[in-house]
Amino acid sequence: MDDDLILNLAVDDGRKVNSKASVNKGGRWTDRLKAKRGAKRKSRSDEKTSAKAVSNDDGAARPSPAKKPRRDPAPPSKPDHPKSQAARPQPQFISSLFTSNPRVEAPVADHNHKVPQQPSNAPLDSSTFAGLGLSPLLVSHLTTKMHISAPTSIQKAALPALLSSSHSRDLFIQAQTGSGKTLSFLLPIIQDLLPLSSLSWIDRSIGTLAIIIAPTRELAKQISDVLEALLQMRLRPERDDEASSARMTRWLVSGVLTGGSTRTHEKARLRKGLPILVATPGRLLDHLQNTTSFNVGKCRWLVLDEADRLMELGFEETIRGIVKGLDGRRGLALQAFREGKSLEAGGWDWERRRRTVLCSATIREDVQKLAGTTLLDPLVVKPTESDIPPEDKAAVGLDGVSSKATEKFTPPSQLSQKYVVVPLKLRLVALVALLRQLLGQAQKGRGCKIIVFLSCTDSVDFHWRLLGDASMEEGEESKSSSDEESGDEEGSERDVKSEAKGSNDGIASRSSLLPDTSLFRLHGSLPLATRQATVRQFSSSPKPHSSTNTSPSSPQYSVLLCTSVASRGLDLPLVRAVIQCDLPTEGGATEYVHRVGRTARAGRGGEAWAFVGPSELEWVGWVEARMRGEEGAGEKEKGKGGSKGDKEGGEGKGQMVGVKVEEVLRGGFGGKGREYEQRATEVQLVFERWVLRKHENAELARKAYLSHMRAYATHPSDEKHIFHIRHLHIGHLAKSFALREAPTAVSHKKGSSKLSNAKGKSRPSSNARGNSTPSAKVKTRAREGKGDSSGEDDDEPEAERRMREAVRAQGRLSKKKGVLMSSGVSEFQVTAGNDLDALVQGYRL
Ligand SMILES: Nc1ncnc2c1ncn2[C@@H]1O[C@H](COP(=O)(O)OP(=O)(O)OP(=O)(O)O)[C@@H](O)[C@H]1O
Repeated sequence: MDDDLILNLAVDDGRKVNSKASVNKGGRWTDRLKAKRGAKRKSRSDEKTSAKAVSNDDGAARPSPAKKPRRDPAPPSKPDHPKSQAARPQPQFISSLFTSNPRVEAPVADHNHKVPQQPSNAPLDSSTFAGLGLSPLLVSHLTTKMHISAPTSIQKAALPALLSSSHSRDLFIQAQTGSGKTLSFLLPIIQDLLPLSSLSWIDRSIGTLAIIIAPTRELAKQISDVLEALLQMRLRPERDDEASSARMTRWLVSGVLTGGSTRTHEKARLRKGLPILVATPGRLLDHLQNTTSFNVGKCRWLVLDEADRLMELGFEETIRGIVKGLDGRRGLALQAFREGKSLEAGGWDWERRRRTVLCSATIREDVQKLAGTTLLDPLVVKPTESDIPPEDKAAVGLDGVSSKATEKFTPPSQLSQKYVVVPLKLRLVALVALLRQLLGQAQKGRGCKIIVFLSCTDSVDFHWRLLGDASMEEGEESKSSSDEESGDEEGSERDVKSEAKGSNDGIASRSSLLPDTSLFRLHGSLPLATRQATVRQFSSSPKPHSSTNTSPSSPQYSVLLCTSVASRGLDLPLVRAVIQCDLPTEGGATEYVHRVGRTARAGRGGEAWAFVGPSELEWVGWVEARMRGEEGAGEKEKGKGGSKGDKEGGEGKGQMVGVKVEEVLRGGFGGKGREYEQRATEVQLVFERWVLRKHENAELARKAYLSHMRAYATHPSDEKHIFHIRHLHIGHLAKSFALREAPTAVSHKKGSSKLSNAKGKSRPSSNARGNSTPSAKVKTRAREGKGDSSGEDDDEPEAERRMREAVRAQGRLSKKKGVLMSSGVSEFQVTAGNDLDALVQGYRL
């Protein structure tokens, strides 16, 4: 553990502390915590008193976690904080983090497990780009400018097929995440177009010769960046005679069409000519249908990148429309040529057909369907692990593969996959602990990036605000972007007091719990400019410290909190770990593998962590089996958290290793024995106080909690045996959103978020993309501070009332039938969750 980063949690400096020290505001929070413990040791009677009264603002020693729920008589509210008066909550129950958690079979640490040394997506020593037929110009530019010297396995398999001029079959490229698929199609396109530079009449007005379709704007931008990097190279022949000295890519202008700028602006660029175009499907179809100056009749290449994602996002029809539009325009151009109306000086090979390349990480049924409608007699190219002759390199007809295609989709073999069974109450502190542990292990000066996946946009917003704003400095909040946005005058004062936590531009914030770290967030509800700035800043940061650069304003580490919007295709450099705090609600094992694929790219190492709820343990065996491509995966895995049998010989085949939650907490909070419990409790209390401090904070927490429930309810039916809302202990879940209220109290709260609209017809608000649909956006009441308490009951949405009734009814049911759920033990456990599920989803009972 890096003590500097981990705040010396485990170090006992033996300093004498007294009760005065316990209220000392200076120093590190862990020191103060130790001081408190010292004070406790000194006076047993004081300790007992303080243990009974868990005061939030007296700075007194925090007792060890109690066995019973405690009543907090004095929730924090600073007299100088007018807003806190409005948000002053009723007396709250504070339940201990470490009691009443369900007993689950803890994962057995497998210390013999070793992650394979040989990465599956690394550049191959045994092969060269030149040997695959890449032009010496491109080889030399790749090596000298992009520092890419050897092909990856998929490049080795795809390049010969795509570079060959003897045949022009369409291609289906299937490969692991981070294996270099982008260069697999960009290099052949450039190599194909370069010789056109010798045509005397060539310039960008030739129109669009290659189109690459990407499912999202971020991906389109990313592909365009790689393309730009290739085209900016000095692509000149070695001979330095006059005829060949022109820069060969001068006319090869690339552009992006994603709807980011106005149609008029895009039309103007298309009129000038964009020989290589990267686009999102909707905007491309729009221009094909409406922009007459879009000269695409000579298009030679069409690439569909991330085809599985294109299908998931419902672009099938759009792509059909694009193919039809391209065919139509080609027909018109050919007709014009035959009628002598074409202005080209000649030399164009009209006989040559357009080649289509489809890239996907999986060969799922819907992807095969897309392949069936867009590809003609395709080759399926997959990477090969061993060096076998090119003719045998898994290049087979699509039919040969499709009939046996399973959902097998493996993460890179060098990826270390871990899971932790986290009791719901501990989720928040376990996340903080794991982040601290991973950041603490990062090598100094080398930076470290971590991606955390959460279930929905509201949860991302909540965690981002909470971590950026809550501070271990008692009574203080770090200056966060929320301060800046709300014009909170106290923000600047706090910024001076506290060493730093502040945020800069609304894109990144800082947390006192995660020193030297920038916190980012990404989800589909953020404005495009914010999303782009976030991806840019997260990619470019952290800037490793040099001896001259030790400014606290340039953090070394970065954490990105996001929804599934960041799971596909994004190539964010040097991501050390991916944490799935919430498992994917859509896309199953495939989505899991895409998410973990944000790390361990191009042969680098990486860690993937999954938080598994006590009632979700079966998921481990389920996802492992699917990663192995086993038919009927799941059934035989019931009740397993990854069997021993799986682990033996399962290296690199989607095997996950269990880690105990206690290890995570100890690793993050340090201390001897079970000291981590006290520290975790302290952190949890700080979060809970933050929620109580302002109405906006409480509102964020409730919204996140409710949206999380809705997102959870969207798990598909074939996963319901693992992820069912009835398995959730909703009181414990509330705790993981730093809420002290029981769920029914949440729905009672004035100004609280609602589970569904008044008619009870809203659909789940968050899908796996993490985008809240407008119809299901959590509705809030904005009556706080106006003294309007009238009509609370009249106003109460029916669905909410029904939910309370359902909870009560199921409570009665539970008593009657004596049914006990696997995940819960106390008063808010819902035993037969169909009704609640229906409510959460907005259906009538
Ligand atoms: N031959 C190579 N040698 C070293 N690095 C490479 C090579 N080819 C690609 N890379 C790098 O590997 C990373 C991943 O490449 P790319 O984004 O194309 O992967 P991908 O297969 O499309 O992954 P995903 O399916 O997750 O989108 C990029 O940073 C890229 O620069």
